[in-house]
Amino acid sequence: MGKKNIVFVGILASSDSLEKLKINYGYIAIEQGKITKTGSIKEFERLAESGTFSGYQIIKLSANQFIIPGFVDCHTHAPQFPNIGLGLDRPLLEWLAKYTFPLEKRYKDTEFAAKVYDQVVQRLLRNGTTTACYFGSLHVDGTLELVKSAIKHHQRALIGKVSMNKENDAGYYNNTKQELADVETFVKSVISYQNELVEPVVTPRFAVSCDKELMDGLSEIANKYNSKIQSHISENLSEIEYVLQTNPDCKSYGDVYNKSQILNNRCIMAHAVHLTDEELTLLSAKGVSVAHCPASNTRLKSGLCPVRRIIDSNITVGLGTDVAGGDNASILDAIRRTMDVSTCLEMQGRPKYSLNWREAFYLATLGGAQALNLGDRIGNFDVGKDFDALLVDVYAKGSQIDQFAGALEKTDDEHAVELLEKFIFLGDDRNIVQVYVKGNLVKDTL
Ligand SMILES: O=c1[nH]c(=O)c2nc[nH]c2[nH]1
Ligand SMILES: [Zn+2]
Repeated sequence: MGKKNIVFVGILASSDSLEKLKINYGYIAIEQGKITKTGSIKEFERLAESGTFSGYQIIKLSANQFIIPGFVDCHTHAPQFPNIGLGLDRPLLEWLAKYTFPLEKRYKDTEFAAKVYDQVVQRLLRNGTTTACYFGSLHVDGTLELVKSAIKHHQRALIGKVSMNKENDAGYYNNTKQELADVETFVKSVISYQNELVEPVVTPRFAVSCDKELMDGLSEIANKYNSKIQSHISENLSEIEYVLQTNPDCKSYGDVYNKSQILNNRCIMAHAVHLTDEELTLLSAKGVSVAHCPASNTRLKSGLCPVRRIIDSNITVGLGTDVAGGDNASILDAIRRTMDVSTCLEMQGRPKYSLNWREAFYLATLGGAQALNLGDRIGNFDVGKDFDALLVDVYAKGSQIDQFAGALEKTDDEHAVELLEKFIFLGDDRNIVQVYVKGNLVKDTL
């Protein structure tokens, strides 16, 4: 593991925007983890001849390999990973009470936490998730184990200690005063690590679990430390009904958060499945981002999130796996489910709601980076950004993707687009043969 100066030569693919996917044959040079130059193959040859890259490791990609930006998971629950694929037979509030809170309670045990989190971080890196925005559990020390794992394995991570102060059957909540003190301790501890890849996120679980006093206090802490803030909004109809019943002075779910000053351009809200036009206008005006989590929305039967409508409301959107409501920890899966859910909406009569693979790829990379306010640092291959990237081999050993001899002849450009397209629809972690975070090689099966 180390930050060598590297040049990759071959196919590079990244997004400039929702509409603009860039795929070209060329080179990308990385110094001290940052992208310093990119250009055509001809330019590479000229610079190489003049000695510009002496001392660099030069990696020439094969015809079936390419480089893409690392995936960004804008929303996942690290402590819920032992439940992945289990207990998806109940709607949200029952699922939380029956399966989720009892499991999360166990993270008081820091030894258990350390073991699970080390596996979670490594699993996500293997899947190509170079940046993850995590919910931890209620526990300061348990969640600090997640921070330590991210630092140890060089993952870029936004990590929140979950806040809850409303009573529940599992006894999984805190009193307000203690909770606010714990959150401040957590935020300060993460900052004290002075790690360039990891930052704390203030994390009120959702308005079902937090009262106004707690959310007001959390908003103050987020402002004091200029930290991000994450929560859930409008995922499930019973949840919305409960939130409106318990906050009779508020006209909408969004209004509950707005009254506690939680909505701002450092705020990431998961789900947003059932927002009204008025709430979409509010989130857009406040600069709130949305983490779209299609897997859990389907598994918990919460609803089909109209992601096109959210994007068209000028809200920045990234993708989330939302384990363990979501049953898959790969952003490739989130890309596919984004296409499927949006296509179902279109087939149900919402014109133009379907997102194609290029758009979903943007949400998984640059869109996610922008949703986490990291768009100036990661998400594509602009010079000056950190090199968070995946080296993909479409026909890697053991891959699901078969190569068919004698298939139609393609131009180089057609071949490059089709490689990415095949990977998006059929690929998995076996195709991701190298993973880099800020120039650090964190997975290598090349
Ligand atoms: O999908 C979800 N997973 C959770 O853990 C959660 N908590 C509140 N709301 C939630 N939704
Ligand atoms: Zn969630």
